[in-house]
Amino acid sequence: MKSSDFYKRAEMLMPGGVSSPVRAIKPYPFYTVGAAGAKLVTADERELIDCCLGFGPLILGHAHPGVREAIEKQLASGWLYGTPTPLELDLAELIISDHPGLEMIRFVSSGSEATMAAIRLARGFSGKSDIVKVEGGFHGAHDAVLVKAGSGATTLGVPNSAGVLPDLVSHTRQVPFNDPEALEAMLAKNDDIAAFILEPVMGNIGLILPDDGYLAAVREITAAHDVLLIFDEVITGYRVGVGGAQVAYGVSPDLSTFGKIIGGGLPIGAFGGRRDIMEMVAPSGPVYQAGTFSGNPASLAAGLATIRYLHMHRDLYGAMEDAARAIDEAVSGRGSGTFVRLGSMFKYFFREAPPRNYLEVQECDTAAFGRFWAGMLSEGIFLPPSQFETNFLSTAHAGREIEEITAAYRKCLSE
Ligand SMILES: N[C@H](C=O)CCC(=O)O
Repeated sequence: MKSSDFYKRAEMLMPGGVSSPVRAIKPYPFYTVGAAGAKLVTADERELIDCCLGFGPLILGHAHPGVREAIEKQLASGWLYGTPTPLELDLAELIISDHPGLEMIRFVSSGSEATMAAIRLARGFSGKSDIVKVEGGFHGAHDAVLVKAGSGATTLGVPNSAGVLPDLVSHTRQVPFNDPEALEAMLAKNDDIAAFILEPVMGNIGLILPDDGYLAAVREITAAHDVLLIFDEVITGYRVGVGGAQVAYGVSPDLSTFGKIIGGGLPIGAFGGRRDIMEMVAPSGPVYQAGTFSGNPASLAAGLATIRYLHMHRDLYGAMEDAARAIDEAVSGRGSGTFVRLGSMFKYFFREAPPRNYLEVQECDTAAFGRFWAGMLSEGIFLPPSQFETNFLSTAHAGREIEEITAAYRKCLSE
């Protein structure tokens, strides 16, 4: 069976034929039947270099032997207990020790769950109702944050989802990224704001870097107004380095959310932060949060193996950054757009200058992106299928893969 045959079946079974909207590649998505290292194998017997990497979690590449061994070892002892496990202590200690300012953590099953709980916690702790998010920021698919949401929501033209009650989202306010004055003005005129939530590096709307001093300014402004600062590090956690963006930029939030890499490619999420805030979470406190699969042993084992490996091979961050720089240099001067990168994250925008916020990223030529993306796929490179997602490299992307990616970029941008 080929991808087109699978898709015919899928269309009848699932909305848009997919399990998550951003996968709905036109005219039909390719179906993956296997993966190893930097490559995916499709049902159409193609090998593709993967720069999507499950939308970020697979920093060590597909089927990494150390991670696989850890998962297999865990599976042999069972994969769901409904009780605490020693594994969660090991992962909690590791994540806490890597993030100054993080004193307690709670594991959940996805990044969406993590941000949903962090927002509820901020409201419960502060007794205030509203939250502020960044326009185009994506914090998962729950009601409070599906307004001007990036990722698939913007890609598919539904940044404000139907079905989300206007009453509820009237408590979600928005400011542009990289605009500390707008945040200051927002917090100055509203005294009912519990938290400001943002991705310190925007990774769900392409890749938008914080201006110099922006995150420090945000820290200062939120503290001055007694508003909690939540860093959504679901993408950046262990991606921009051990300790994520908060260590890279030297700014400590009150609460952080994690997902993706901390589960080594299996479903996971976590939120954590200051002890006095976290102690408000049930059963220590009155903010309820729960989940059958929270702290799933297989995910914890995969996450631990991944993070321990990254600890032992910190030089790999430099190697991935060098690889992204090589692509950047090769692309330079080709096409009319602009290349943005940070560590192992990179993006080519079909816009002359790097976008600094949601408004600017929407000026990109998405039709040109679509042609470019299809060209890259025919060259054997799988990029996330949206101008509004970030590309990733893994430690498995070696010289040969980088050469192929660069050659494909050069060709497709020239065309
Ligand atoms: N950008 C999203 C998550 O980070 C992409 C994943 C999805 O929507 O399926």
